[in-house]
Amino acid sequence: MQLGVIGLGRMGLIVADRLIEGGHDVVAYDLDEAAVERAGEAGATPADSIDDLAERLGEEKRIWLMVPAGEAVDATLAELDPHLDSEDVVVDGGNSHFERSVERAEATDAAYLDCGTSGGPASAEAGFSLMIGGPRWAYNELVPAFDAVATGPAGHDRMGPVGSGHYVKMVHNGVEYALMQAYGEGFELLAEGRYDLDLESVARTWNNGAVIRSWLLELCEEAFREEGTDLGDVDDYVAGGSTGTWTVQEALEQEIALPIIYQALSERFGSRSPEEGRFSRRLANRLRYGFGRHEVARREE
Ligand SMILES: NC(=O)C1=CN([C@@H]2O[C@H](COP(=O)(O)OP(=O)(O)OC[C@H]3O[C@@H](n4cnc5c(N)ncnc54)[C@H](O)[C@@H]3O)[C@@H](O)[C@H]2O)C=CC1
Ligand SMILES: O=C(CO)[C@H](O)[C@H](O)COP(=O)(O)O
Repeated sequence: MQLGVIGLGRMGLIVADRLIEGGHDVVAYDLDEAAVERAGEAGATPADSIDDLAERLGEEKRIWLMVPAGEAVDATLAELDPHLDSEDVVVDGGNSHFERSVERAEATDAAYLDCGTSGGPASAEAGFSLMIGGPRWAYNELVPAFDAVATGPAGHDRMGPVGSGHYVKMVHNGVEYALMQAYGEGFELLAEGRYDLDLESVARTWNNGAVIRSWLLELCEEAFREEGTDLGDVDDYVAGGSTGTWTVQEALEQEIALPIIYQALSERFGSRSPEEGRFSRRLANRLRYGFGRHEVARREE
């Protein structure tokens, strides 16, 4: 299948790579020329504008957006719009708010698939988990592409109508915040508590058969191995927060109690106050690099 990929950063380049490895033809575009060049080296056909990308795709366009959520998605869709009709399919693989995805689907002539993507850049080799919303025919049409970008056929599914893919991903991120907070608190007690422990060894032991083993716990093990058992100069500043905020806002609207996710979100905001030194926040800061390659805030010497 021929696909256009727009946005070739940490995630989009992996999408393009995996599509190419899966035998698909990729036409690639990014505002950043160096990113387009990297995609070209990986076997994609470089495009120098969105018009160029659309012309190279011909009839029945399949286009995967992997740009930052918000204005970049709207700007890209505005430029794509004159080229799109009801035979075309647009996938938004970023962390867009689900309500914005519903509005965008209504505003375009193309079939719109909102695709929550989990796994982060660290899952380049294994593939992603994809949570997809939108018209069934468009999902079915793109199954070979989803097979290639996900871990395989079991790594993606249609969640329901448009909006549901990003809704499920939003809740996923709320759970991610809570799990990071729980691991952070446990390791903080171990770090500050009564025994002198090697936390990499604790994480490795837990990862081998313990009830609480998980990929995030493997990333804790990696963080202690690479930074040291005291996390070295990793600061207690945790960035991000938008997807967790949306999860809590939705819970308030639906009158569903999510105390643990709310606490994890407020811990994250609390990390930005002048008070310093929480081990749990330092581990959360380092874990966001582990899965998302988000920059690690480090303490000044
Ligand atoms: N990094 C992660 O762990 C994950 C990120 N996501 C989501 O995937 C999306 C992309 O994230 P990343 O790849 O991490 O971001 P990134 O910042 O690494 O890459 C974004 C790319 O989009 C390009 N871009 C920005 N505006 C553009 C425009 N108008 N037209 C064409 N290209 C444009 C940038 O030049 C950049 O190369 C975001 O919505 C993010 O929230 C989803 C799951 C995991
Ligand atoms: O979606 C992701 C992981 O699943 C991204 O890494 C996202 O950036 C995480 O959310 P936040 O930036 O709020 O920490």
